Amino acid sequence: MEISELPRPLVIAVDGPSGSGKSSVSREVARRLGLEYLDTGAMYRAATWSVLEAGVDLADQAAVAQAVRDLDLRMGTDPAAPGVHVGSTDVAGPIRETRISSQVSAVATNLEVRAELKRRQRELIEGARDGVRSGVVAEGRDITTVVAPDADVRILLTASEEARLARRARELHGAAEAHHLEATRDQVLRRDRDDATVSSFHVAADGVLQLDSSELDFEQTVQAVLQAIAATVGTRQGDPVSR
Ligand SMILES: Nc1ncnc2c1ncn2[C@@H]1O[C@H](COP(=O)(O)OP(=O)(O)OP(=O)(O)O)[C@@H](O)[C@H]1O
Ligand SMILES: Nc1ccn([C@H]2C[C@H](O)[C@@H](COP(=O)(O)O)O2)c(=O)n1
Repeated sequence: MEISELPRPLVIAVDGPSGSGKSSVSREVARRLGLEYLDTGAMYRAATWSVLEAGVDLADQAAVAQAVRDLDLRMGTDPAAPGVHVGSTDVAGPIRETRISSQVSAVATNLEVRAELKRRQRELIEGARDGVRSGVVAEGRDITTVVAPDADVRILLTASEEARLARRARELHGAAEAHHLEATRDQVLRRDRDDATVSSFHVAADGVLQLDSSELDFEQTVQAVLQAIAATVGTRQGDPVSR
């Protein structure tokens, strides 16, 4: 089945550990398929930014959860410009700062926060399914397992720790020498350990396709995801997958 022939609506769920490439690859796949794009990690980052701005103690789980329930969060789902706003503030840049990356897991492991953001994520996914683009690529840690287990295609995108550290180091520091890797270790490997206490994103659940991008470059990874989507949907439609 040709990529351009994929039936709609189409919901694609992509999970994976930090630095596996799920955000950048999912966004490019959404762009090429003409689908919406939902970065659920950005929602947790925006929640963390807002709670810190409000001076809420992250250890006060009840206060954090109430602040997130009250959160005025607007997610842009256009893969060409996926904005993130808290109230009238554009937080797309601030939520990527190391201070957020180093504290987001404290918010993301709050189960009441997860319940609230899962509810919003499901609303956004259903809205995209019924929207003009008739579908979405939603990525994060628990999309294939909790948020959208009935997605048309579910993919776990993984990569070796070495590859993930190097990618994040190049992204943040422009190089992947030993001291760059060491500076990145906390926000990649420690964060994964914390995040894995509330989500499973290292081993594919039943029905989830696992793709390892360790030896693939960015374009090869995008192509692998597109082919997996075509193969999955084509199989369901009974059509052979065209190369
Ligand atoms: N297959 C690949 N080969 C080389 N670089 C890649 C590959 N996939 C993604 N990248 C790059 O690695 C960096 C991290 O990618 P990305 O932010 O998409 O990862 P992520 O899994 O979403 O991480 P996090 O969950 O921490 O946000 C980016 O600079 C991206 O361009
Ligand atoms: N569905 C999700 C998405 C993200 N998180 C947590 C895990 C990360 O530490 C943090 C930021 O995500 P990223 O921008 O790195 O993809 O949010 C989660 O628990 N569930």
